[in-house]
Amino acid sequence: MYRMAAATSHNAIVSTQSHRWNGKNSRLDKRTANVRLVSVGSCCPGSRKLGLVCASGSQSSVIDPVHLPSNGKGDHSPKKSSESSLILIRHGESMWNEKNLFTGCVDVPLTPKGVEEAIEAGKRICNIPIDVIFTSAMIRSQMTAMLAMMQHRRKKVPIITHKESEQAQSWSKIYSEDTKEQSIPVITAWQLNERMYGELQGLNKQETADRFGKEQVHEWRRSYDTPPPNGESLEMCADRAVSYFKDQVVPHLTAGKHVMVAAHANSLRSIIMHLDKLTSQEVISLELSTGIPMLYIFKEGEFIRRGSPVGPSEASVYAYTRNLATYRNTLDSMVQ
Ligand SMILES: O=C(O)[C@H](O)COP(=O)(O)O
Repeated sequence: MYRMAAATSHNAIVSTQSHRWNGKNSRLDKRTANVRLVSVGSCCPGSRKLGLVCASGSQSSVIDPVHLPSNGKGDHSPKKSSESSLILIRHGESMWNEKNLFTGCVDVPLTPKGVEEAIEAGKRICNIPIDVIFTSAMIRSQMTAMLAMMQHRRKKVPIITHKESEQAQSWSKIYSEDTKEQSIPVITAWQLNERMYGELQGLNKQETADRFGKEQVHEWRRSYDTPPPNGESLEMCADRAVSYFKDQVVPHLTAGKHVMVAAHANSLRSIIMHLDKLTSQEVISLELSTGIPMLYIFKEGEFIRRGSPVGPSEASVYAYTRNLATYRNTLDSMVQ
């Protein structure tokens, strides 16, 4: 069943001319948020091959139905489960996104709109457990993660870990087990940074297209293996970002930890390409909007795409998995 879910999600992601994770009512987001994905081959034979998604018809759910206890408070007894959640989020609008400049590895902060986007994203994931956070080394992804966590109902405090020297480690040590329990470690990694845009960094995107031609600039920005002048191609970016994801992030998921990764358009495009098994052709049309969280469930070694959480409403979070519904119930009972 889960294999089918992955295939279905993949089918959905390659189904439109331009695949945007924008949370603004795209068919994909709506469908995954409502957990009404179409089984491959269940309604339109050949749809996968053609890259089409059935608009309606015989839809089947890709997850087990969630049955809540009748008192609505949830069963709080800890259950051993190999299922964990993974949230990916591109940072909110940066000051260079606003100016339409190539940013890459230049460390630019968020705009007020970016701050709002991060807060809004936090509301959308406020009922989803998070045990560890990974961010890039750049301020825009770190701001986004921190602002989003301010909205989380569990109210744990995200704390950046400093492991660059023994002194940094010992000077930032927490001496209370209780306080540690109420904290979430934030691990920062340069490997999750935006792709290095080389000689395009700081240039205006429109002016660059006017000067070098739209096609050339599109190839630099979206192709898999063509690097911009003296910069990184998506393939080169994937080399570091996906390796880091496999080596450092996946072990937490395997251990049953719930993870959030706050990073950038292209480092995340390379990770999503890996998770959704996109080809180098398919990834060309993968677009990520700023500040939109994307949820995956990691179960039995597979990543199951769950779309973008729509908000803290009951229907949205209860639909994802039984474990997330139970977690939500625990949060509800904590505030009663
Ligand atoms: O680095 C940048 O300029 C943007 O964050 C991402 O750029 P892109 O939209 O060209 O991928």
